[in-house]
Amino acid sequence: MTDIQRASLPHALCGCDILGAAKTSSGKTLAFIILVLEKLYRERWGPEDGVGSIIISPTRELAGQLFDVLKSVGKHHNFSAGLLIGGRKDVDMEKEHVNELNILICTPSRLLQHMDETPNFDCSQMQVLVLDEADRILDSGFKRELNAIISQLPKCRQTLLFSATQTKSVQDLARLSLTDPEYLSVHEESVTATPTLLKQIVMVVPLDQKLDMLWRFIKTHLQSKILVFLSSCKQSSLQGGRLYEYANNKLVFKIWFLIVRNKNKLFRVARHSFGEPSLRRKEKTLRENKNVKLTL
Ligand SMILES: Nc1ncnc2c1ncn2[C@@H]1O[C@H](COP(=O)(O)OP(=O)(O)OP(=O)(O)O)[C@@H](O)[C@H]1O
Repeated sequence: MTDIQRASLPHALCGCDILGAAKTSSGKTLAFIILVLEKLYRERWGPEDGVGSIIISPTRELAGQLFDVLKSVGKHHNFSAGLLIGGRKDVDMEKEHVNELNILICTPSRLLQHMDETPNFDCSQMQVLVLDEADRILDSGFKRELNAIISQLPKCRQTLLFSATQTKSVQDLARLSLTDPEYLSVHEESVTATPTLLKQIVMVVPLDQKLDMLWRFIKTHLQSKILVFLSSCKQSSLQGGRLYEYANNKLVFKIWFLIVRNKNKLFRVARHSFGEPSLRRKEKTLRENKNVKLTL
């Protein structure tokens, strides 16, 4: 077990509310997925019991990854689970079946859409609420959705919050009606929230030389896959296009751009095609790049 799993599972299995903080890639996902499965299993949750747990994730892509873990870890259980995220056209079919699902993994907006629109959508028996990347969900961007969601959930429930940074904001905790929560911060002494094996280098470069420097860096790391983070879509199109010209003119190698927008949306943009790609394409891009060596 990882540190966060060892620290959180005993408390969580006893029914405590948890505020868990641990570095990225420290095994938080498995910590709450195991708890959800175990809790519902102990309660002998069955198909007729409806929604037993809701796991909220700030983005569609992260929700999709959680769903994959749930499918893999929970394959020997009989629970039904659904991925409720925006960007899909089958919302009417979702509405027909959502009440039959035991575990929902969702983004805040899609969950709220079901709460508002799906006839007889019933979470009144829900046992466990999980907020993954809780710091982002508690952020003001999701305030309206989260308040509306919480107001429709049963007060008597177990609530688990997991993120890379700990929240102790009284306001946040009051909004979620946590009961005497356990604060678990397994990497409190760490200087950064990223894994120690991740090598991080900063280069301070005059503005007018930044693109040349990036280009030289790319050329000297041809064996690596490289993610380039830029501040906005506009910047991504501009600088990405310029780099693409460099690559094309010199015919050095094939280049694609992975552009992160709003810090949480990852998608690939081909030259001359800077429109928003479909969710399926974004998911495919993420899957394709899951296990490659990346240079950031
Ligand atoms: N107990 C374990 N033993 C071995 N590997 C594990 C264990 N728990 C999780 N892992 C693996 O560690 C990797 C990172 O786990 P996970 O994605 O759950 O981390 P995380 O803390 O949720 O990351 P993030 O902050 O990015 O959401 C995954 O590949 C997962 O399969």
